[in-house]
Amino acid sequence: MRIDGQPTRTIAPLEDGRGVRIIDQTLLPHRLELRVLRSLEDAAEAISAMRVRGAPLIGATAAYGVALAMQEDASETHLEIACARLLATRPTAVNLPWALERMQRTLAPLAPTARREAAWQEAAAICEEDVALNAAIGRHGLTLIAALHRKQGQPVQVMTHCNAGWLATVDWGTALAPVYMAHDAGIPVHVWVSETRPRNQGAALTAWELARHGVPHAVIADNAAGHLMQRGDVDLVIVGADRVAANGDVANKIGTYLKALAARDNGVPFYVAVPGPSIDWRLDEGRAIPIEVRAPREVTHVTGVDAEDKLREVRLTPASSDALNPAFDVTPARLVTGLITERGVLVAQKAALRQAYPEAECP
Ligand SMILES: CSC[C@H]1O[C@H](OP(=O)(O)O)[C@H](O)[C@@H]1O
Repeated sequence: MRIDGQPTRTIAPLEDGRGVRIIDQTLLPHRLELRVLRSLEDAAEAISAMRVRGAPLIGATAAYGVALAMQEDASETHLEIACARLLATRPTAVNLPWALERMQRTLAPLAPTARREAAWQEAAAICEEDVALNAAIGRHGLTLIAALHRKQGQPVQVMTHCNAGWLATVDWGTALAPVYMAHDAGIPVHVWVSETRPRNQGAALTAWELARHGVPHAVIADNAAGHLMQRGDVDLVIVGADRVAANGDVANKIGTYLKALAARDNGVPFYVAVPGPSIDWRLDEGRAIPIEVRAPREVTHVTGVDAEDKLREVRLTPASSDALNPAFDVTPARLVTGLITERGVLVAQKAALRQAYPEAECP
């Protein structure tokens, strides 16, 4: 997407071919700072610390992490060490193991002297494919928004959760790709941006993206979502996914399940935007999806800027209070109106998924 008119991606190789540039998303929306990754450890830390986040971007960063590792040591042992290190960073997004397995399939058969260049090429290919997949999701999702606009003739009110925009991918985003395409096509859209406690990816990242692209939006407390749906202020919900099981169950940021329940109770269509690499064909249903539990401090504290625009962290809770911080939940397929994929809008059922992805290797 564009930042101040400049086409920008969330991740890109440096021209010297020995590093990777990312946007440090932990500083948005208050600071736009680029960060250079020059080692396997730099890439692993960037994923763990959520400087990069979002299932497709986690996969892309891990792929470049393997390329950085091959610069250090192109032995098969180090390839295995690198993949294990990166796999251990975050457990829920299936794009991470998907990307690492693809890098290993590509590199393991090669002579060590060929691995470095091949790794950079494969990581770049993963990124280019992600951009194309998300653009296709955007086109398919655009048909839904355009149909709603034709039917009602008013701005289409889209609610989203967390950040599944271009910051969560290499470019375009998944849940927000249809929104950007509708906006660029002149279809009036308005986005209800759910703040998404505790990491606030909605308030901090989605709001920043939409503002930079000029898309009308309003940030809401997560707890306001059901109220807006009851009042008829939401035409559809579109969220992202970190892992979709073979039966259509969806693991996504914590709070997604509650929005799906409210949407079902109010007759609001609930769509999940998901590219093929985010589908886990090895899991029959969502309850087997590993749910990341992050540090309690993410719940008990929050970071923002003070009146002098200085970044500060403040504690929200009594110092003696503990906190539990599950980072994802699973929305059962029965609550999903449709999966917006690069191959079309699919019913969230195993048969429909298998028909759309006949090449998928299911156990
Ligand atoms: C397009 S994947 C976006 C997905 O990833 C986010 O999680 P996190 O920010 O913790 O990586 C969230 O679940 C989004 O829906």
